[in-house]
Amino acid sequence: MFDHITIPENGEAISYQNGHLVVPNNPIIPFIEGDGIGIDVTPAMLKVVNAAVEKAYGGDRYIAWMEVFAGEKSTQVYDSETWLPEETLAAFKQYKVGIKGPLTTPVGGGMRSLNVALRQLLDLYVCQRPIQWFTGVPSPIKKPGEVNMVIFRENSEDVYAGIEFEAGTEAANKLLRFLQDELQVNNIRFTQDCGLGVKPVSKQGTQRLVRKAIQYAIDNDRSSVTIVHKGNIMKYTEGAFKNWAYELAKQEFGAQTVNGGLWCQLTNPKTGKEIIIKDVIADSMLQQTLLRPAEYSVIATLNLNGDYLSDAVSAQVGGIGIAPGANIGEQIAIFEATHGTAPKYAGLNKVNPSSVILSAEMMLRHIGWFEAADLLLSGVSGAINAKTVTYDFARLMEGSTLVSCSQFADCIIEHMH
Ligand SMILES: NC(=O)C1=CN([C@@H]2O[C@H](COP(=O)(O)OP(=O)(O)OC[C@H]3O[C@@H](n4cnc5c(N)ncnc54)[C@H](OP(=O)(O)O)[C@@H]3O)[C@@H](O)[C@H]2O)C=CC1
Ligand SMILES: O=C(O)CCC(=O)C(=O)O
Ligand SMILES: [Mg+2]
Repeated sequence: MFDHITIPENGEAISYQNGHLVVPNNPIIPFIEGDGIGIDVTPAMLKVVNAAVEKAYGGDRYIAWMEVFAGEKSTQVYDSETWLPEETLAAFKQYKVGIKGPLTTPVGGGMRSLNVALRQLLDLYVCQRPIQWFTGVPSPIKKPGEVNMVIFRENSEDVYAGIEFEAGTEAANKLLRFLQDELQVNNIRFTQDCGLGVKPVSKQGTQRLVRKAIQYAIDNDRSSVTIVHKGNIMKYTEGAFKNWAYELAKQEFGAQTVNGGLWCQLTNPKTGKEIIIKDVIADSMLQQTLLRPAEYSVIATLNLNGDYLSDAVSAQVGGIGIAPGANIGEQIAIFEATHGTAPKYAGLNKVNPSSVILSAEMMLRHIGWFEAADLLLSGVSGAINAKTVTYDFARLMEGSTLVSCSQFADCIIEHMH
């Protein structure tokens, strides 16, 4: 059925029925190894997940991994022009749950991001990035234990949609003329060499993201949802995001305005506790998360803000080497590391594999394999507590033992209890 993807004979497809995933004991899970350090972290992740599943279910359950291709490896397996084969997209559509390593995006020219393309083509509109501190991880802040945020980043709109026109091209000039002649825009400073980007933000796109963020707060007994935006400057995109978010909280979740202001609160139907819905302007939020992290729990924000914020907050809990993520749509989810391909470390068996391993932990919970997910978490905590860590933690952790990427995976497995 596929040209270059081998379907494992010992596995069955996950399906989606009546609004729920139906997961067999031997699910086929597609994975993309990834460029750069993908070659280091992805095998480490596969080994750790297999060990956790084996330990949790003693052979009654296992994952039938199925490699699918994107990025540089795809150009070797298919042909030099094929970066994201149709059959890779078809596999994610068919098998519903997947995981990926990082993929390279050249700066300033060449192809657009394959990572963003996957999210857009499969409409994985939620980018969920939980950021939590593991005891013992070196941090630049005094109380990293106060950092416990889950970022819901809108994943399909904003400047990330890639509607851009290069300076000097016919398209850019045409759009400039339209802006000036038809819309009377007269504050573009250097029209002769001006690139243009369009930032689409819709009510539908905003509200489907915010709905997931509020529902997450309800399901996980979280105290607040903070809408992060730059609406003072970008009124009809980021400002509208804020307004549509509050509107949704009130209309769909029955939130009531508090203190006569914009903020509102709703009663969690599962716990009876109050959940505050508030908003903070994006630049201020970057200092808030450093100075008062305990006041922030669930965060709902636009695509670019979420990209910046997730790396910045990750730095407080040890860096992007340990921060996991997931791209989630109505039926399909692809779990992925927060970091990129870190090319200078590629193939050195050096980097921290925790980001993609903890992304796999999210994936195990997503398919309902909680016992394996818990084992995986205990393994990561145990390895860090034993101070057997990769270079990124070792350089900040006194008395630690430096281990390689693959050795760290083995340490995680040793500490799974
Ligand atoms: N989702 C994805 O696939 C993403 C892809 N990218 C792409 O990756 C490429 C490189 O991007 P770049 O901006 O350099 O960002 P990277 O995330 O690849 O690397 C930046 C730095 O972060 C640290 N780092 C990253 N991963 C790890 C890890 N696993 N363990 C320890 N430290 C880590 C390293 O810091 P130090 O030097 O201090 O050791 C590294 O130099 C670009 O093409 C970019 O577009 C970027 C982000 C996400
Ligand atoms: O796709 C890319 O190259 C970068 C994406 C990114 O930084 C992210 O999703 O966090
Ligand atoms: Mg990023």
